[in-house]
Formats: sequence, C-alpha cells, structure tokens
Amino acid sequence: MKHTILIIEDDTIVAKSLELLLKRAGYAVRSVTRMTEALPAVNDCRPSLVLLDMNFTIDTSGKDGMKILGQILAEQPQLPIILMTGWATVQLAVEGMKAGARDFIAKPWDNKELLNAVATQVEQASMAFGAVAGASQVGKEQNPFGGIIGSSPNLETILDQAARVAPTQASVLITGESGTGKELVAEAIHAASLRAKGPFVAVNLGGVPPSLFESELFGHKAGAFTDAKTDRKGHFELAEDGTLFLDEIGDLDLAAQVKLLRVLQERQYQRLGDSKIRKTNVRILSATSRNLHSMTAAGTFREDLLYRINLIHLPLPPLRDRPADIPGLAEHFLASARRRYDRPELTWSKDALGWLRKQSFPGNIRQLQNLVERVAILTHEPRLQVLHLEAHYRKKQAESLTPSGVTLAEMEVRMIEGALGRNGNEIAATARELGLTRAALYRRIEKFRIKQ
Ligand SMILES: Nc1ncnc2c1ncn2[C@@H]1O[C@H](COP(=O)(O)OP(=O)(O)OP(=O)(O)O)[C@@H](O)[C@H]1O
Repeated sequence: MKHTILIIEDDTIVAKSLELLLKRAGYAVRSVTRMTEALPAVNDCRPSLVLLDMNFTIDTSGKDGMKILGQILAEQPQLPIILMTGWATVQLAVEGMKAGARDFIAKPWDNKELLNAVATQVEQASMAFGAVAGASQVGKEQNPFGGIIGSSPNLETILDQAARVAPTQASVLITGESGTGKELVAEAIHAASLRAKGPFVAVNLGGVPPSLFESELFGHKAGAFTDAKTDRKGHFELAEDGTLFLDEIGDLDLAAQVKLLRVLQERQYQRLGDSKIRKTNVRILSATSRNLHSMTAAGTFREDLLYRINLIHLPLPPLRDRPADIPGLAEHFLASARRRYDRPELTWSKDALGWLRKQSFPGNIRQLQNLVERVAILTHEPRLQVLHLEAHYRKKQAESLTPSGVTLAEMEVRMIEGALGRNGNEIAATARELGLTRAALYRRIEKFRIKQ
C-alpha cells in the first residue's frame, strides 16, 4: 500500500517541488494551499503523514500554522505531523513540537534529510499502530528509558520530553551537574530513535586539545600535520547515519565553536588536509554542566551555536532535588553489585535506605553508585546497615576534601586501571564491572589518557 502524504503549504512553487520529491520516493501526494482546505483534506485523503508549513500565509507569526496543527491533532491525535519552518522562526517549531508535532524540518531543506524524516515517522506510526494489540508484552527492558531509575515528577517530566523528542531529528541539549545521568539520557534518546541501528558516538570535547579539534571531529589525511601518519576518520564520520553526542560542549573555545557551527549549518565538512567535501547525516545531542546562557551573555559561548544545539533543552535535576529517588537507585545499584560480585544475599536494612535519603550527594548519582559499590564489596555481613554506609561515606567525603588525599578523578583512574587489568583490557567486561556503558568507559580512558 502506498502511503499518502498531505502537504499544507501556501507557496505553490514550494508545494510543487515537495510533491515531486515525495512522488519520486514512492509516496502518493496531495497538497492544499489554503488554510480552510487543510482539515477537510485530512479527513478526505486519510494521509499517513502531514507536512505543515508553519509560516503559512504572509503572517509570519506562525499563528495560522499552530491553529491548523491544533485542529488536526484534535481530530487525529496519532497522525504524525512534520513542521516546516525557516531557521529564523525555528522557535515556532519548538512550540509546535510541544503541542504534539513529531518533527520539524528547517528551510531550505535537505532532500535526503526530509525523506529520512518522512520515512521515519511513517514507519513509526505504522509500527505503533501494529503494536497496540501487543503493547502489554513490551517489557521494560525493551524500553530504552527503562534503565533510568527515578519517578520524581521533576525527572519524569524531563524523561517524557526526552521520549517524545527521541524519534525526531531535533538537536537536544542536556544540562545538569556532573553525575546526573546526562550521558545515560543521551544513550536512551539514541536507542529510542530510528537511528538506533546506527552508531552512537560520544566525544568528550573537554578532553580534546584545541590543536587537535579538527582532526578529532572531522578526521585527517595522512601527512596533514607532523603526527598524521595515516588517514583517520573523525567523530562525524564515525557517527554517520547515527548520533553524535558532544559532551562538555561548554568547554569548547571560540575558534572551535566557529568550526563546529559551520559544519552544523552546512552539513558538510572536510578531513584535515583533504579537499574532498563530505556530507554528514548525524543527529546532534550535546551536554554540559555549564550555564551556556550566561556564557553567551559573557561572550564565551556563541549564541548562534547555542541556538543550533538547543532546539530542545532537557535540564536534569541534581539528586538533592529528588531525594525520593534515592532508595530506588540504591536498590538498583545493589542489584547489579549482587550479580557482579556474586553476593545474592546482600540486602539493605530499612534504616540504611532512610539514612541514604538524608545525605547530600554533591557527586549526584555517580557518587551514590560508587558508595553502594564500595559498601557491597567491603562489607562481609549480608545486611547492609547505616554504620557500613557511614564509614564509607565519611571516608569518601574526607578523601575528596583533603588536598593530600585521593581525588575523585584519581580514584576513577585507579578503579578503571584495576578493572582493565582484571579483565585483560577487555572493554565490554571492564565496563560491565564498573557499571559504565562502553561509551562512558571509552570517554574516561580518553579523558584521563589511561594506557591499555
Ligand atoms: N537515573 C539513573 N538511573 C540509573 N543509573 C543512573 C541514573 N542516572 C545516572 N546513572 C548512572 O550514574 C553514572 C553517571 O551517569 P552519567 O555518566 O550519565 O552522568 P553525566 O551527567 O553524563 O556525568 P558527567 O557530566 O560527569 O560526565 C552512570 O554510571 C549512570 O549509569
């Protein structure tokens, strides 16, 4: 069966070229140019997807577009709608996505990207339709967000948004203190996207020296600079058809910001020392613990770059703002410690969970996770009590406060080196032991320049 796409676009030339493109890709197409025709056309041709121009009519406020969007969704809430808008009015697309549109395309559009977005949404809508009957069989493990523990309203709202934006092409900026789960959320967004079969490539921009920025991100040709002995792919190329996670984006210097912005705008790049122009099809997710808005005000972060990466903003709350999640997280980490260290008898005492709830965890979930690990490894009794926790919590606090003591970073390095040694440098097994994803482990190996 051919899927029908309905185009709602008042500019007949734009509508015609969209029609041609979609027909060539095998869709049946119907287009309307007047607002009043939109709803009757939806009811009449039963489209699989609607492409809606937000700057409908001469009025550029987008009011008409929002109105049509609302009318269509009121009648057919499941119908996927992709918005089209100029970059200057991209804020409209954000409003539209909040109101229920599935994706947006910026004009002038890239044909391949547009067809990808259409195919993605059409495919997903038919999958969702087929899945209704079997919905109850979909287990938590199949839900990419299922591994993110927590049910505090301030986290759930963010995760709902993340799940809604996951299947789109929208760029997402995840902010939050260190250890709040930014990378975990980025991985879940990728896994819930239709790029899930493509690569998820994480790059810690804080760990890339400015002189190597281009070579790391865009790759190089042998001989491009003294140390470039062979051709090398950059992170953009490695992430082709997948997701590129730009971690610590707030650490980029201004020169690197310009280079990154250019590639995001032009969707093409060159390897260093190579004249060949390469097109890129990656979805950008970024993260930072810094406040990019104040950096923009201070002139240390480019506003136009922020605008590109920040279509959807997901601020992750620190653990102290959701203490109710602490017991669930502690149970979760203890469950993995039981499996990992083969200690099925380990349990929490009620007091221990109550005590944990009351602690401040400046290192957020990572700190809680490390504490649970230590206590599980070093306590011989099966029932974990407050006194066991207290000893390790205080020790940890003292260590990170005493300049002559071991810092958190040193501790991390030691743990990673130890685990690599125990697992014969095998990344997957090491990551499993440390309770990290492979990407997170690679990132740390790179960040701390750990030799394998
Ligand atoms: N809600 C959660 N449920 C279960 N595990 C979590 C959750 N949030 C974070 N974690 C775990 O906590 C650790 C830290 O998370 P992650 O690396 O994603 O944080 P981050 O914000 O990216 O940190 P950083 O900014 O320091 O890189 C990881 O091991 C992650 O799996």
